Amino acid sequence: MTAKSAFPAVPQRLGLYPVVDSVAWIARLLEAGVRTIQLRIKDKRDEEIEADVIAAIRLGERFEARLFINDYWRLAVKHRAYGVHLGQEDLDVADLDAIRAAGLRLGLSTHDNMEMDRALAARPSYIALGHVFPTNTKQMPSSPQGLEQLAAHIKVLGDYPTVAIGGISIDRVPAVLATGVGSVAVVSAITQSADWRAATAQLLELAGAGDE
Ligand SMILES: Cc1ncc(COP(=O)(O)OP(=O)(O)O)c(N)n1
Ligand SMILES: Cc1ncsc1CCOP(=O)(O)O
Ligand SMILES: [Mg+2]
Repeated sequence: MTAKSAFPAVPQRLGLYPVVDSVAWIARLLEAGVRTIQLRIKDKRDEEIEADVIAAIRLGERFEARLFINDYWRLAVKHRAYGVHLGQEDLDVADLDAIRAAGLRLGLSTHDNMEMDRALAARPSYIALGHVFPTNTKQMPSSPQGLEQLAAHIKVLGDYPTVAIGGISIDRVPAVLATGVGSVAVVSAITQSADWRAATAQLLELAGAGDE
């Protein structure tokens, strides 16, 4: 896949990509060396999370990290986040032109071929593919795509920046990376770990912090 993104580029390898629900997590993971990260707070009004979005963006800037805001694209644009992550339903309502005009990177979720085609038409900065394995973190309407399907999708996408998500535990990371995907996004592998520092260090060792 050689089509260039219509949004600012991200490195082809985003490396370890924790997806977390608080500024406290953003701060401790950036301190620990993470350089690609997402603030994912669900089901709040913009006014309720604006201060958190601002604080997360500031931290991202301070650590020269790639900080994506999930869902809340208006706040991300208003406060100039590094990027926004959107799902397929978000595509129905989000103003992609406004996100592009503000110079933000865009990541889009996909779960199958049809969604990949729809996402590619928007020419985002990266494509996320999931869920790879069963996950307890989010209720998913579809079945896990598994490693074979993930590898097939990565092959089609060629050098397009890609992110795998869903049920990725530390022991599964080598097999996920073997598909050629540029990044592994994780929630519970870090936030539900008995020792998040050790888990993060191990994940960084395996997946890296992403290309400069
Ligand atoms: C890196 C990454 N990939 C996928 C998702 C899921 O986004 P979405 O489908 O919009 O679902 P919600 O996260 O909004 O529940 C993600 N957040 N990050
Ligand atoms: C937000 C999201 N989107 C697809 S799977 C998922 C949750 C991933 O969480 P975990 O890494 O704990 O399986
Ligand atoms: Mg979403």
